[in-house]
Amino acid sequence: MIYISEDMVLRLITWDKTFEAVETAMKKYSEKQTIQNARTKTQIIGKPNMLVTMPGYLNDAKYGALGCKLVSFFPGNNDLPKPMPSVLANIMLFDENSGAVKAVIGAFEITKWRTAAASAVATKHIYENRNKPCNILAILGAGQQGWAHAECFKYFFKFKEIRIWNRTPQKANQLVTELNVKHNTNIFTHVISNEECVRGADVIITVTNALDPIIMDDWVKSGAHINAVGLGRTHHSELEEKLYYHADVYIDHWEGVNSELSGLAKLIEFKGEVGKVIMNQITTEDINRITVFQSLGMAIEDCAMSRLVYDLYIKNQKNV
Ligand SMILES: NC(=O)C1=CN([C@@H]2O[C@H](COP(=O)(O)OP(=O)(O)OC[C@H]3O[C@@H](n4cnc5c(N)ncnc54)[C@H](O)[C@@H]3O)[C@@H](O)[C@H]2O)C=CC1
Ligand SMILES: O=C(O)C1=NCCCC1
Repeated sequence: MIYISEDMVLRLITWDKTFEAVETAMKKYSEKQTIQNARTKTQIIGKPNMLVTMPGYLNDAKYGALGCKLVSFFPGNNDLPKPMPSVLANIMLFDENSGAVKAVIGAFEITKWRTAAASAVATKHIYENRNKPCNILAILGAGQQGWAHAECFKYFFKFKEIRIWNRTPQKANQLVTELNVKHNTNIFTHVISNEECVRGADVIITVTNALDPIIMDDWVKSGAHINAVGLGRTHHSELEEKLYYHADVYIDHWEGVNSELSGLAKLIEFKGEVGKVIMNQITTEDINRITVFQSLGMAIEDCAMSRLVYDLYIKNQKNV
């Protein structure tokens, strides 16, 4: 059994490899080549903090894996005197033939990268491939996922302006400065209000722990695409409910919908899973219709990433 540290993971993965792994997982899901149980949540009494288990199996020559991610989701960490990330994780990768543990892999970075890549895959297939404009990107939330989505969307798309908003303005300002310096650009801008961030944006990403809506229906321009990623009171807390009534809402997996989006499922009919969009089986015809990718996060994305990381690690060791 080997341990692959967070530092090592960061040395091995790239945005292109992550995108391919996640896109494959989404497609394989719709081809029924995956097994994925709803995740379990063990919540600490009297607190929002919980331990989450995410087991999955993906059948694929390149990215196939049997694994289980253990995640602690401690939204209270944001409000500690010294704030900490709210999502921490490790993955156990198993041998498909013997059931033995092949590797334990640090998955803090994997969770950031694969979640941002899932939003990018959804945006490409639901939105960009229909020749829709990519001028202004709005990111609400400047935590770990805010950073990952900013980097990932800068890498895969050609936005002219990437606006970042955060509940605590200093955090957004710091991220914007850091990204502009790193990329020697001024496309990243810090906006003080969530309304200002969203109005006029072509693509919108929500990555906060907000318990109540941070996006109101009438702020969103017609035809815009939203990746709703954060988990607050529920997985659909970040958007005003009204918005869902006249949008086409795509999901990643039905097991997650049944257990974590049952409230929303009573109000709307989901359009279908992103894997089916990748395979051209479903689409949004009306160019003016708002589209939403309601991202829950899938265990099979973590399986694909753990196989990617494991194979790259072994290849690297052989070359040393
Ligand atoms: N769909 C998916 O696949 C995944 C979703 N997530 C979710 O994405 C969200 C962000 O995760 P991280 O960036 O890792 O967390 P983080 O702790 O690094 O950042 C959270 C951000 O939310 C903001 N925030 C907290 N409470 C808020 C409130 N009441 N109103 C507005 N903003 C608030 C904080 O200022 C912070 O910038 C979490 O809810 C997490 O559960 C995380 C991983 C995967
Ligand atoms: O998909 C994941 O990984 C997570 N999703 C929401 C909560 C934290 C981890």
